[in-house]
Amino acid sequence: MNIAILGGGSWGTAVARLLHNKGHNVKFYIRDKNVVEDINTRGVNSKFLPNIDLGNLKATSNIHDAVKDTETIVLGVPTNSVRSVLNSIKDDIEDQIIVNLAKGIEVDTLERVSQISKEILPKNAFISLSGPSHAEEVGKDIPTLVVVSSEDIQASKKIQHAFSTENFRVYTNNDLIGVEIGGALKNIIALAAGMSDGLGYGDNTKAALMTRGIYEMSKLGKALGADPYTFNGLSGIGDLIVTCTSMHSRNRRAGILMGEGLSSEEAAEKIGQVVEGVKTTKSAYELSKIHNVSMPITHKLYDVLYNDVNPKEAVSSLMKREYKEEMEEIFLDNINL
Ligand SMILES: NC(=O)c1ccc[n+]([C@@H]2O[C@H](COP(=O)([O-])OP(=O)(O)OC[C@H]3O[C@@H](n4cnc5c(N)ncnc54)[C@H](O)[C@@H]3O)[C@@H](O)[C@H]2O)c1
Ligand SMILES: O=P(O)(O)OC[C@H](O)CO
Repeated sequence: MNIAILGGGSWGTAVARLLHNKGHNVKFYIRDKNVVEDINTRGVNSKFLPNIDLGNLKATSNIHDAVKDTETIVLGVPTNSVRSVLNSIKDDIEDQIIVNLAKGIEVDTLERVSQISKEILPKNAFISLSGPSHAEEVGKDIPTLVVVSSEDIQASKKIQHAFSTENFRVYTNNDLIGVEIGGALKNIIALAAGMSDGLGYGDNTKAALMTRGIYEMSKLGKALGADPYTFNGLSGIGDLIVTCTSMHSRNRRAGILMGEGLSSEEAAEKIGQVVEGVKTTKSAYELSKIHNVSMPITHKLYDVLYNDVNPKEAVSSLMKREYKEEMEEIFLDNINL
């Protein structure tokens, strides 16, 4: 298959390597010319995926050349760059399948990436690829399971077969909203879990954040039209576990730095890569207000990120909330198990 990958950060690079090694004809667009040169002359992306041999994979800084004569276009840029990238290639597009790797909710519009794609490229099939998949491990061919989702089931199956390898197993799931929301919201909880680690709290605290976090994620997902059961899967609890516990996670690491006293700007600067959870916290906060969904962890994290509330105070005020039942009846009544 002729496949364009747009975006040469860590995940775009790991996926480009995977597809290239599988034998696809990969056209790899990277905006930063130094990274293009690094890959083309030294076979490595030292800035975003160091110590991973990319073999004879080649990159280009010309996005139009990359997209030309392809059947599939993979979006490897952060969520809030997707709109500008799609607009820049709109006139080059034919009937390619669009595969999105980004996990977030656009902060200015509160749209999922599938909604952005539908606005700009209404005729192209859209796939979301999500699940527990750190680039650093996929780059070493460590066994990994992910899920693809689309309104176009045939397109999902095509991408499942095209992307699967003996170390990268791709499932399909027809709940596009659930898969997108799961991938986006787990970054919020990972930031909070990292903050808990940075504050010196323990495993109990993190388990609590993850458990109550997946509940919040499922509630907002359901309000947006997702099947709550999707949050039991790879793009829900699976991605939540890996992101809250792995030191590969940029969101968790940024949270640790904030728990240790850095501001979100200082933490993001130190990480040097996209920390999707910062903007997604704002998006989810706004969506929860629109849909009247109680999301205490998200709201407290929003206060830390945007209202200068101290992380320790945020945890303390979560602990002092009114006593409650574990599950809201409205959620249990409607859950589709
Ligand atoms: N890193 C991972 O392990 C991983 C795994 C799964 C999903 N994701 C998701 O993939 C997305 C990308 O993550 P990443 O870790 O690769 O990020 P990154 O920070 O490593 O890289 C982002 C890349 O996008 C480029 N970019 C940004 N805006 C651009 C634009 N307008 N035009 C062209 N290039 C642009 C940057 O220059 C950079 O090369 C995020 O949404 C992330 O949540 C990451
Ligand atoms: O490094 P993070 O926190 O952006 O997480 C990367 C992936 O989403 C993990 O599946």
